[in-house]
Amino acid sequence: MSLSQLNFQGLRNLAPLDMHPSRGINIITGLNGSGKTSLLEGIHVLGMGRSFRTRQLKHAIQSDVAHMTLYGRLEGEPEISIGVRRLRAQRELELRLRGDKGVRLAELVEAMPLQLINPDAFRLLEGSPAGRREFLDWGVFHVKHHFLEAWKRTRRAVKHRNALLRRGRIDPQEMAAWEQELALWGEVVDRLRFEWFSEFLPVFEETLNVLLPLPGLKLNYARGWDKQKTLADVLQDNRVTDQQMGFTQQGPQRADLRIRLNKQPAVEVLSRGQQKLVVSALKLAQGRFLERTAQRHCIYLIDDLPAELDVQHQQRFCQLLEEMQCQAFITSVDPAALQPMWQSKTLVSMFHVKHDPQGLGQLVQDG
Ligand SMILES: Nc1ncnc2c1ncn2[C@@H]1O[C@H](COP(=O)(O)OP(=O)(O)OP(=O)(O)O)[C@@H](O)[C@H]1O
Repeated sequence: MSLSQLNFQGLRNLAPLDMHPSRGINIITGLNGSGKTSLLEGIHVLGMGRSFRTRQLKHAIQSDVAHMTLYGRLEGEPEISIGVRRLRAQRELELRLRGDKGVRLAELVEAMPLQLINPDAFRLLEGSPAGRREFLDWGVFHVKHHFLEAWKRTRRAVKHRNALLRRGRIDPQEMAAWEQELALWGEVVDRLRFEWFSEFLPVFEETLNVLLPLPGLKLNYARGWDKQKTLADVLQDNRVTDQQMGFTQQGPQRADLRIRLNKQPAVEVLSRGQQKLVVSALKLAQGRFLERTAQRHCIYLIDDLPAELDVQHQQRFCQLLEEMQCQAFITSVDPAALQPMWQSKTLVSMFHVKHDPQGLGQLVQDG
């Protein structure tokens, strides 16, 4: 899976962009503020329907233009075209996949598996469980085909149960119906997550071992409710306290990945660089696992790779990326830093972003 063409218009400070990336490594250099991250952001919006920099996509639309239009072409038999448009005056994204309008976001995500590694990546360890759940569910979604449906039904049942909990008087029949739905689909979500996790874990351990051997590091899946009980029992037992709190305290909506080093939370004991390597191992392992189980390659967006990594660890990171033979877009302020990292057989294309006379960032291919 790789992008053979990108066309962006109206994205942040970038001049209209027409890029023909290589199937391998694409290095994008440029001065601070030139627009390198914006390019990655555009690919992210194309594949995920949202930015990694802002919750409000209107901020990514170039000042004083009316819309942002992003287009990408994915190589394959048949080739897949993806288009995303966001008008300043309109909240919704217009999506197109293979020329069809009215596609769902999940179809976009399915068509173009993406992983992002950026300077904020360590937040996966220290941030809220929601980020780790998103990481977990990305993996399950791409490999277990019933997952999306099960997760949607679970989410809907949680929403309805929470609404009932907040009502003064609960109708027992209505509550029982939503609890039954939640217990049924929540157990399915848990089973799929658990199966995925059990298969993913050795791939993560193998990846971490290459990047940064940390024998005491343990990754665990926590399903979000008492291990000894069924979800149906938990919902029934907790009904009174859930009502006092006004929400469902336990269930698959509270699942997490716990990362510990010698029984302590990894975030408390690892250096910033080590945290970044652990997160990189998690993200590289996602791609390796997807490749092994679904024979699909994911596209990596790597913003500012050298930050906080020493040369030896940068080399190991690049070696893993090369072995996966996936497409990657890597930004750096230093054109010389990433050049010596690759074997001669790897396809490497160099680009830089320079300011044009209008002060916009223009992408130029080097060599
Ligand atoms: N909506 C917008 N319209 C026009 N310009 C914008 C908009 N939003 C941000 N910018 C500008 O676009 C540039 C975006 O820079 P970007 O973060 O992509 O650069 P970068 O090359 O990754 O920089 P760094 O190396 O510092 O991380 C900044 O100069 C910023 O001021």
